[in-house]
Amino acid sequence: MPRLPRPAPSLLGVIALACAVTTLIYALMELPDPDDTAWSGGTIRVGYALEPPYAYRTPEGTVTGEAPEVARAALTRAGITRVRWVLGDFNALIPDLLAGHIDMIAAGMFVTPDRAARVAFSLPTSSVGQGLLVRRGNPRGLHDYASLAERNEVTLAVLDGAVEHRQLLLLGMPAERLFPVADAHAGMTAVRKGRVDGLALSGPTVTLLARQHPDELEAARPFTQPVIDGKSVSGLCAFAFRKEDAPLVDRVNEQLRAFIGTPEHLALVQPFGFDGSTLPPWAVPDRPDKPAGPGEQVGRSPGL
Ligand SMILES: CC1=N[C@H](C(=O)O)[C@@H](O)CN1
Repeated sequence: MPRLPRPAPSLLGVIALACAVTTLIYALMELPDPDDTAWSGGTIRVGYALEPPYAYRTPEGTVTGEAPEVARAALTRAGITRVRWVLGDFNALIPDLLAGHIDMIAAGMFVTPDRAARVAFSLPTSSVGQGLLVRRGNPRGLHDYASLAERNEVTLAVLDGAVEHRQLLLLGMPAERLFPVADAHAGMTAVRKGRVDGLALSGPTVTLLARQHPDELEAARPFTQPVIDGKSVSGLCAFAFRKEDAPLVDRVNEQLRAFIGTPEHLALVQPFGFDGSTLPPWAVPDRPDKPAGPGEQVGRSPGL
C-alpha cells in the first residue's frame, strides 16, 4: 500500500506546542511563569497589616485604608489591576516579601535605613508623626517618649517590628517596660484593660483608636514628637518591594509622582484622616528644596 506523505508541521503548531510544553514544565516545577510577573499583567500579591487608618478590611471584606487605596490607585494607573491582598502581622511583612510570599507591602511602613538596606521603598506617600494612646484623663501624665526612660513606673505597649519600639529603646527606655504586641488592636486592648500605661504608635493610628473609644481612651495631649540624635523621627510612609523588582518600583513611582498631592489623591485619603498636612515633602507644591527627580527615598528616621 502506498505510504501517504506526512503533513509538514505548521510553524504555528510548533510554537503552540512549545508554549504548552513550557507552561507544563513551569507548572510541574512550581516555578513562577515568567509571563505572570506583577508588572506584565499577572496578579500582584500585596501584603498589609491590620492597622486602621493605614490598612484594614471593611465588614464586607474589602481591603481599604490609606495605604491600600493609594496602592490600588498607583497600580491601576500602572496597568496592574489584578491584586491579591495578603494579610500579615506587621512584623512579618518584610520577611514575607523577601521569602517571595508577597510582592509589595502597603501598610504605612516608614522608610528607615535598616529597612531600606533590605527592601526597595517607593517614593513616600505620606509624612506622619508619632503618638501615645493613654487611658482617659491621662492618669500617668504622659506627654512624650523622651522622659519615659526615667519613669520606672511606666510601661508601654509597642507594635512588634514598628519603629516606636526601637525609638524608645534608643531613648533609654528599658526593654522590660516595653511590651510588643502583634497588632494595634491588641495594644489598644492592653491600654484599656490597664495592663500597660500607654501604646506608642504612629499619630494617625493613635488618633483613630482614641476616637473609637472616647469614654476610655485618649491621645496624649500635648505630645512632644521624639527627637533622636538631634533629628526629628517623623515617618515617611512608603510601599516596599524586593530590591530585584526595580522595574516594578519604577513603574509605581512614575504613577505616584503624578498622583500624590493631586485633588484626586487628597479626596481619596481624606476619609482616613490624611490631608495636605500629611503629604510627603517631595509632593508639597513649591517647596524650595523639592527634589527634581525620583530620588527622594530616604526617610527621616535616623538610625532606625
Ligand atoms: C503604619 C506604621 N508605621 C510605623 C512603622 O513603619 O514602623 C509604625 O508606627 C507602626 N505602624
